[in-house]
Amino acid sequence: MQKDSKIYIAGHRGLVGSAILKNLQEKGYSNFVTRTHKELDLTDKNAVADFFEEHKPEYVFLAAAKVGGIVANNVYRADFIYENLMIQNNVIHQSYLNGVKKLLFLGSTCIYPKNCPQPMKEDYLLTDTLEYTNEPYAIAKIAGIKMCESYNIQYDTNFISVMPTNLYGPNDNFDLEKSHVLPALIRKMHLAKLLSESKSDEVIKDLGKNNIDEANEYLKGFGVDASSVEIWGSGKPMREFLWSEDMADACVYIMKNRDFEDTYDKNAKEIRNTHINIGTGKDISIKDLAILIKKIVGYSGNLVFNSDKPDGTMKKLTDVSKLNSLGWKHNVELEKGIEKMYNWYINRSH
Ligand SMILES: NC(=O)C1=CN([C@@H]2O[C@H](COP(=O)(O)OP(=O)(O)OC[C@H]3O[C@@H](n4cnc5c(N)ncnc54)[C@H](OP(=O)(O)O)[C@@H]3O)[C@@H](O)[C@H]2O)C=CC1
Ligand SMILES: C[C@H]1O[C@H](OP(=O)(O)OP(=O)(O)OC[C@H]2O[C@@H](n3cnc4c(=O)[nH]c(N)nc43)[C@H](O)[C@@H]2O)[C@@H](O)[C@@H](O)C1=O
Repeated sequence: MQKDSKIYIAGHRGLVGSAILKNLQEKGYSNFVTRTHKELDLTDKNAVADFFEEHKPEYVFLAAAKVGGIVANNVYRADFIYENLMIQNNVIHQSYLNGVKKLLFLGSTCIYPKNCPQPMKEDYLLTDTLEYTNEPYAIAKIAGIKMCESYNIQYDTNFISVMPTNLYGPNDNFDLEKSHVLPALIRKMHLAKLLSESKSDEVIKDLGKNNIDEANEYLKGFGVDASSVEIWGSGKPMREFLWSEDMADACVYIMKNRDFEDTYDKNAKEIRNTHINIGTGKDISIKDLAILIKKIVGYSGNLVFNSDKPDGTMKKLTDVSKLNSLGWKHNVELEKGIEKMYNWYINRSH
């Protein structure tokens, strides 16, 4: 990838896409093609075909997807499978038709079985049943891996799939219903702290409500008040978290330095499981995560566990030995990352 190569970042305003764009800009790349969802709906086959025909990108980062936390995945099951399959089918197929030199597809570690041996190696894909809450999303992601692999084998393309663990960072989704755990807990504890300090104006502004009664009513629905914050599930599930800017760095590293042929054993009879896990190789329980966020936010109330909400997979720790052997390792540790994220959240423009 040259400094003036034409690079398309699909999903450039999202958590990962925005971090990839920033990482590339910092490294001196300047020839980008970007489109918001409103400007180009990637589920629209004809619009995507026209876009590739007109712009002919050389490199593609596929970071656009329908994304959400455990409840969003479980509730909007049809949207998660349909939109993700459509987006990736269109972008991967048009990348092939238009001679894209290299494409990076972003999947997720939820592709692995619910009760997968730990840590999860790339070879454990399709060895058992998936976790129910995100099965439709995971099946779309598995299709994306197989699509990249199959195009490479049949058409000699250079499409690489990376499977990140749970990510967090600037431009994350903080919606209390649809977000992932880390941004949700930061926001819930921040708002509870503001309530306990009687900073009603700041609570109203954060939530975009008309008055404090409306804000309190809304927060009640999420188990948040001045003295307590609800944590979904039992607090026992283990999760691994990677700072989004580390994730972006891994994506750029692989795009620059690695090819499809680096992702599998040349002596193997069958080419499969060519995707690469991206993570830290370290995990933490949701309860301990909540305690850590509580300390960083400076919230002093109670944590209340709601077992009516799903736990999801109990453990999904990535084996990152393939990634490490390809020459990349994470940089930002969890506590530092949460501090950076909280700082970003309180200083963001509304
Ligand atoms: N966040 C996480 O914890 C994890 C994420 N991943 C994967 O990483 C990738 C990036 O996720 P993340 O950055 O968190 O997601 P975000 O929700 O932050 O961003 C998604 C991006 O996709 C774009 N997009 C969504 N639907 C369409 C569409 N139909 N047409 C065009 N653009 C669309 C959005 O555009 P716009 O901004 O214009 O609305 C947005 O920029 C995804 O593949 C996801 O599955 C994997 C594991 C964990
Ligand atoms: C990245 C990954 O993200 C999703 O899977 P997940 O890891 O289960 O995602 P999550 O971050 O939403 O939850 C992690 C854990 O945390 C608990 N939890 C506590 N309190 C809150 C809370 O307030 N919000 C949320 N969202 N979770 C909470 C929650 O009950 C669960 O036990 C996939 O669907 C799929 O999208 C995917 O690939």
